[in-house]
Amino acid sequence: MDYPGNLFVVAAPSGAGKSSLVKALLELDARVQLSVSHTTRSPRGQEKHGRDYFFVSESEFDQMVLADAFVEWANVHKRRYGTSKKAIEDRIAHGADVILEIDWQGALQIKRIFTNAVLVFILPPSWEELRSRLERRGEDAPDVIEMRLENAKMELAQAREFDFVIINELFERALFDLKAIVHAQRLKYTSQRRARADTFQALGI
Ligand SMILES: Nc1ncnc2c1ncn2[C@@H]1O[C@H](COP(=O)(O)OP(=O)(O)OP(=O)(O)O)[C@@H](O)[C@H]1O
Ligand SMILES: Nc1nc2c(ncn2[C@@H]2O[C@H](COP(=O)(O)O)[C@@H](O)[C@H]2O)c(=O)[nH]1
Repeated sequence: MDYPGNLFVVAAPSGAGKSSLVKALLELDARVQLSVSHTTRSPRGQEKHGRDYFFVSESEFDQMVLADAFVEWANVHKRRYGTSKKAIEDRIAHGADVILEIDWQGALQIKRIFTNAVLVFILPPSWEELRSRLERRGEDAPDVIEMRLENAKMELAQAREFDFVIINELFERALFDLKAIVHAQRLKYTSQRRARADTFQALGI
């Protein structure tokens, strides 16, 4: 499907820094809007319903699945997470650029539907740093941190399926790379659409 807006998908193992990078990008670039996901997990820290996630019960999530309200959803770290059609379709149809912070399973589902979507995978510089970021963040219980690190092994193996891989060692460097990917995609599609409109006009179609 082709829409006037661009779709960016950022995935990473828990703690690699994708939320921090996406938040910084949103502060710098008013044309990018965040897709807010639904999840069955509980809020942590300062998270707010409707801003960070729509926190829903298992039965509410089931109802949304039955109503075909999700463009993708997946089981991640023993909870369910999904992107509603409402979170993205109207916005990209009206020319907004939308960014999704989701796991690799959701990213690959999105690519199958929106073939122009740009998939970005964020890598931590090392296993030690990944663990220490999760511990320093201090928002997950120790057993949850262990499960997320265990799951990260399989998640990292998916990085090769993505269009771009960014190593988040120095935060500013990683943010620069993410901004460059967004700008490059805009340039590519703007010029493609212009060329297509010119050709349609020249051919009188
Ligand atoms: N380049 C970096 N150097 C050092 N610390 C970082 C860097 N990037 C992010 N962090 C810190 O690492 C922790 C994890 O980052 P963040 O919450 O953004 O990860 P995440 O990938 O979104 O994780 P999750 O999937 O669990 O939400 C945060 O405390 C954040 O401030
Ligand atoms: N497939 C989807 N994955 C999602 C979505 N929203 C978030 N996520 C991913 O889940 C894990 C855990 O997130 P956390 O906030 O509990 O730390 C992480 O990899 C997110 O990217 C979604 O809508 N679909």
